[in-house]
Amino acid sequence: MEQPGLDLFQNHYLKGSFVQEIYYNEENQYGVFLLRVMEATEDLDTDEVTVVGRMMRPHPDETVICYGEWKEHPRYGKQYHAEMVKKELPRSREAVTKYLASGLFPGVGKKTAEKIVEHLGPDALTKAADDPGLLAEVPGLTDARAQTIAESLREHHSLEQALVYLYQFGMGPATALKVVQAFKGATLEVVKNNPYRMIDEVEGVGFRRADEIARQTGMALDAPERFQAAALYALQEASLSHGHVYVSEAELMGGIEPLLAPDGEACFPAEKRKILLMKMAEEERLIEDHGNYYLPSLFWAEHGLAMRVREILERSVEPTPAHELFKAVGDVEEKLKVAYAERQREAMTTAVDSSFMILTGGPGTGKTTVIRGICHLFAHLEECSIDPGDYENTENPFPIRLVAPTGRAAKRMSEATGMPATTIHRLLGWRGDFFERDADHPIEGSLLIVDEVSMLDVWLANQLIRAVPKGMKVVLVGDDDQLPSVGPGKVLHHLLQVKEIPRVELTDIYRQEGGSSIIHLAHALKKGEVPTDLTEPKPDRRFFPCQRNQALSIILQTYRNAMDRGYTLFDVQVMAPMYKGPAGVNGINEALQQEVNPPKDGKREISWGETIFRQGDKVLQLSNHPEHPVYNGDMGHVSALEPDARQDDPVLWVQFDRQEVPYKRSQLNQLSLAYACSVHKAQGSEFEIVIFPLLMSYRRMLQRNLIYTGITRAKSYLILCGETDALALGVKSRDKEVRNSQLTDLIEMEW
Ligand SMILES: Nc1ncnc2c1ncn2[C@@H]1O[C@H](COP(=O)(O)OP(=O)(O)OP(=O)(O)O)[C@@H](O)[C@H]1O
Repeated sequence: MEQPGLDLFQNHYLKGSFVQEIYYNEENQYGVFLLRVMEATEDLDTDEVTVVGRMMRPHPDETVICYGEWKEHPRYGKQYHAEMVKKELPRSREAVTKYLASGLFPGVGKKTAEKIVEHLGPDALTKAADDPGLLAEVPGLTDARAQTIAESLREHHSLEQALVYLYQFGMGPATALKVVQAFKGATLEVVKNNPYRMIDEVEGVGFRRADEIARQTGMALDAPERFQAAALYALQEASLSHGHVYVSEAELMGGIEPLLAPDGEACFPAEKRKILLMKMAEEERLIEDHGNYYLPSLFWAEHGLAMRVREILERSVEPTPAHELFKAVGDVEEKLKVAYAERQREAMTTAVDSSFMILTGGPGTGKTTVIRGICHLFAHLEECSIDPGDYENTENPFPIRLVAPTGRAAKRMSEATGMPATTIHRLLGWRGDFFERDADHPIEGSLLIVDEVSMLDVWLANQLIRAVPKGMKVVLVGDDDQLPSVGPGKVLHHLLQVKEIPRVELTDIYRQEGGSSIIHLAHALKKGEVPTDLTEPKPDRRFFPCQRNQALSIILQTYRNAMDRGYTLFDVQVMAPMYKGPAGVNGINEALQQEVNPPKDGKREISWGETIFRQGDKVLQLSNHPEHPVYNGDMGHVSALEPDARQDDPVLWVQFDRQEVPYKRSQLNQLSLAYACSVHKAQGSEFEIVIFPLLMSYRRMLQRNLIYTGITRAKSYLILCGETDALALGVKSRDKEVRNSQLTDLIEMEW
């Protein structure tokens, strides 16, 4: 949340000098310091206080003014929470000497610092920053050294000035610090000349904030930069919030209009807009293609993906003689002790006889069983081993690559097939900002099977398919009725529109021999129907009708019942369509944490923003961890905590399935509590028991594929609670499912 600007804090402050750093995190500029107070707006009974907050890293003896308030910490007692910290340049001889010798200025030790102060007096800092030539007059300082000192002085000075400048626009300290971090010495110049650059480079600055600053710095309403920033912002919004790969000109204008209102029309008439868009296209800041507008990265990803799919489709595969295939399938059935149904056999034979195929089907239709069959059939026909042990200590790569977008889905695949499976990111050697595997360094093996393909966005799909080597067959597996990817595109859906791609759809339900009422409910909802027996208790599902204000207590009660029956935290998952509100993910997490893992003497905890992580808490990894193989959507529990750890030491450990991962304080933003999570975060996972509130207050988010995805996460028991109308409304709603993409046409066109 944006913090209020300088003026609001003026009436309460502490002024003093920092005497000791207790903790400082360079990444988010959060620090804890001991301050010797020189001046305060109230009487204090001590002259040394602990100050916490975000600030440019102070150094010993630096004079600062902290604006904020007192808070009582359960463990550390009374602390001053600074909303904003302003630095003052030191003024006394002694303080200036210490400042110069503090290590901030390369090559300046105590002796040199003393010489500078002796020569320029206590105003040495301002004098030298204004006129670097003066430093060169200090005896013993070479010109080069004088120059370096002046430059770092000016930089420190200008960062402080830049912060104060940003505060004037009502920008909160957290965002202001990020701006300064992004542009360093050039901050003032950027903000004055083109504040719109902040949108791309500073997280938390959107078009409106940048536009407000542009108004206050006197930038013209019809400045080209304004229109161009609005166009890029509208394009990003279209892809990140609505999943479009491109927008038509009319859609683009529709996105831009509210950003420029009310003076958009007057400042940017149609002709001028056209010229500005053309200029952006020339500069490759966006791509125009047949009247459609793309972000460049999306244009190249979609075209790259289409081209490679086309190329794989065109690879010829020698068909296996029918009798041989028939016998091989029989051998596999015997080996696996499964009598495959006709359609399942067709899926297996299509997979081994095609260069590219898609296998689809709803829950319980046997997709995983068929994946296992495909692997064995492939190995049988290719006469290769699929025993991982046979590949240990050899140069030969394992012939089959099984991958899924999430760690949990990969784990399920591995358990079901008895073969290694990994996340796509791991297979592609993701290194935080790039993938090691690409067209020049392809993955190894002869068959690639990708599960949960509905979760793949255009960027990741392109990255994966471009790393497929010549000769490798590709089988994509997924359920097109599930939620589409969080990122742009609807890859599985659009691939299914390509008539040439061989595909098999499984429709018969096998799970629990078709007796599962969860699966039947899922298949009914998929068709937009709400079964008449929805609220009747079933052996594997219940619907508790309730009002919004009763939902939370039903969730707590059912969760508690499940725990009492011996289910673990990881067997039971609450899912909600929204984060906010009393029955939103955040509220449910707080209440469940209190219910199943309350504070206790001796139980350690650590707070991070609004969240408290406590020993034993169930937690969710929110992004792919760059250092450890843990991925977005992985769940674990807090196994250890060291809240007093020094900077750069881990403060919290999470035990995931196979490993314990340490987190530094600065990495805690990768975690959230996981008693409840959004349906998107649960995609690709299954749980014994799912508790899913459905309320009219979620109306905006309720969509057929969201409800369908949520309830199909339940393996053994599904508990729905809320309003039946909300479910009925949700399954009728499919508006948000349309996503602009050219993928189908691009694959089908002649290359
Ligand atoms: N031909 C078959 N004969 C008997 N049982 C089968 C057959 N095919 C699948 N099954 C059984 O049906 C159940 C569901 O199969 P599977 O897990 O492969 O489906 P799925 O489509 O992957 O489902 P989900 O997506 O819900 O995990 C499993 O218990 C499996 O053993």
